[in-house]
Amino acid sequence: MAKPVSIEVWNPNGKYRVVSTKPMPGTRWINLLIEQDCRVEICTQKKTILSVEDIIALIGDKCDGVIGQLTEDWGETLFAALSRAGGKAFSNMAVGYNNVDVNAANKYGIAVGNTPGVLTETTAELAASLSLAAARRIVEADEFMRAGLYDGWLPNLFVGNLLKGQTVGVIGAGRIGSAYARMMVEGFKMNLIYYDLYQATRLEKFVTAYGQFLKANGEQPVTWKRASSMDEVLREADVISLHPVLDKTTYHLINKERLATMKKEAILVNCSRGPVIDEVALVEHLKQNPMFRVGLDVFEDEPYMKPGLSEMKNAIVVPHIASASKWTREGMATLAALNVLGKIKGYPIWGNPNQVEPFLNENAQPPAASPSIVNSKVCRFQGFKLSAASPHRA
Ligand SMILES: NC(=O)c1ccc[n+]([C@@H]2O[C@H](COP(=O)([O-])OP(=O)(O)OC[C@H]3O[C@@H](n4cnc5c(N)ncnc54)[C@H](O)[C@@H]3O)[C@@H](O)[C@H]2O)c1
Ligand SMILES: O=C(O)[C@H](O)CO
Repeated sequence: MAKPVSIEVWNPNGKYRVVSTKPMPGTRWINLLIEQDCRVEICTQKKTILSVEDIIALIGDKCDGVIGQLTEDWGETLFAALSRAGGKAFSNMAVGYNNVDVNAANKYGIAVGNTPGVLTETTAELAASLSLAAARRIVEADEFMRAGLYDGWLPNLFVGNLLKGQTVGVIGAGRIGSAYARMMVEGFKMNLIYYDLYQATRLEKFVTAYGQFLKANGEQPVTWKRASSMDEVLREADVISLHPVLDKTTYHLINKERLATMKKEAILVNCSRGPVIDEVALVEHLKQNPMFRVGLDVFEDEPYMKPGLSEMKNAIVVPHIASASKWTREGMATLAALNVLGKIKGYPIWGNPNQVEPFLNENAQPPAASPSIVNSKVCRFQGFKLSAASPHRA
């Protein structure tokens, strides 16, 4: 069994043992745990992706809760090990939890936490950045400049797409998809078409009100449309950004056939999860359609890219950094730690995981609650909800 070698220990005499599989930004999350009598162990091993065996060794014989990462495979084996060690809670330091087998956690009565809300705007901003970078060919132009190829202004040099007046398509208009849509509509005066299983009422109201404002000021109003199918979005939009959860319904949502229905000069952005796109089909499409551009934060087999992708000039690729702002990453660490702490202490679950701000206020004690537990209906919790549960519409 692989044994992690390097551990940092905080508050060695703490009553509850909480393990974090990675060092996480900031110290507030550590302090909050220590103040509540936790011994905090942080794995500092120089290995980016820990194996199941590594994590079993970290859990050891006695462990009350674990904070883990989206790169880890939290299934039957790990939840059984955590349960044997007396564990009650696991939290991903991520909003997405497709790496977690929630049914296995339910079987062992282990609460599963995630970190919604705190990364909404940060992730949407990266999606907007990729959209802009692809539209205006910023990465290609930067490489050209650094290669010393610029020898003067030319009418045809790196001509790209104007976003104003074009249509932005959003697939998955939840928290992040809606935040991205607002940025593109308000920032670039784009019209919106979106597809989601649910109606994004607040988003629709926002676009309507902004359109009225523009019209009142003598400008062309922006418009919105809720598409009845994803294919409608793919056919009509000039820039399409993917923001659904990854599950069976969204695996390879973008495949060869669907790519073929998109405009030849469309821009596709993915800041959700890599497997939402069939990456092999995408590489082929990029080769056949040089004016089609993509901005990718996530990949089908991270950390790898499918063959050919890195050579494509019409692809911008960044290493899963969409949530990487200091405030957000520190907030994610705090929410993950409080999810685990809340379950250990028997606190209730916060009623509305879309409103996690009270947990993020550095100048006040956080509420005595777990901010976001995804299997709360199944796991038994003591106490009652602090605020009325509300649907997770953005
Ligand atoms: N790249 C990154 O670093 C990064 C950062 C944050 C989140 N994410 C990913 O983004 C996802 C979305 O996060 P969120 O906070 O907006 O979640 P959310 O739950 O608010 O939004 C997801 C939306 O997807 C919709 N959806 C589900 N299945 C669908 C389908 N088949 N077709 C269309 N829409 C569908 C849901 O109805 C929901 O509105 C996360 O699950 C995560 O995987 C990635
Ligand atoms: O799901 C998430 O939270 C991201 O992928 C990492 O921030």
